[in-house]
Amino acid sequence: MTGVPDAAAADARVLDRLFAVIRSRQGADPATSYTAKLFARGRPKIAQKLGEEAVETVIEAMRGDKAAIASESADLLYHLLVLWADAGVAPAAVWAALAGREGIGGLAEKASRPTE
Ligand SMILES: N=c1c2ncn([C@@H]3O[C@H](COP(=O)(O)OP(=O)(O)OP(=O)(O)O)[C@@H](O)[C@H]3O)c2ncn1[C@@H]1O[C@H](COP(=O)(O)O)[C@@H](O)[C@H]1O
Repeated sequence: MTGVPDAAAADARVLDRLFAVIRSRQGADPATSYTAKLFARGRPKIAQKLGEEAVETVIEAMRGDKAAIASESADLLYHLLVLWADAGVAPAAVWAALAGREGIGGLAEKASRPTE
């Protein structure tokens, strides 16, 4: 999916709006909605699509095409949100996890993990 209607006005709040639309598609007619079709096909299909979009994002990253990276990243985020909805995970839980890590360096966090 390509195109940003008003890129200057767009911000990360689009993720919450998108999640609301995705939730509204749960139980909807798969013939009229790609999202409803994904839900109908189940979590294995949703997970497969997420993996494919991740690989496509990586491929574009290696090519270095910024517009293509942005487009594939949008596909990736959309499918990630579908997975969250299917798994019953609210975006707020992810935002909280990220907020809880603010100010904690990745190396320090890794060092604080219990050793296996
Ligand atoms: N953001 C997206 C979005 N990003 C990607 N896609 C779809 O994801 C699919 C990915 O393309 P692929 O070729 O990989 O998949 P495919 O071949 O169609 O599927 P498979 O055969 O692999 O199962 C395309 O059909 C895209 O249109 C999206 N579909 C929907 N949305 C959003 O979800 C909203 C609701 O969509 P519907 O549920 O379709 O009404 C839309 O208004 C958008 O805001």
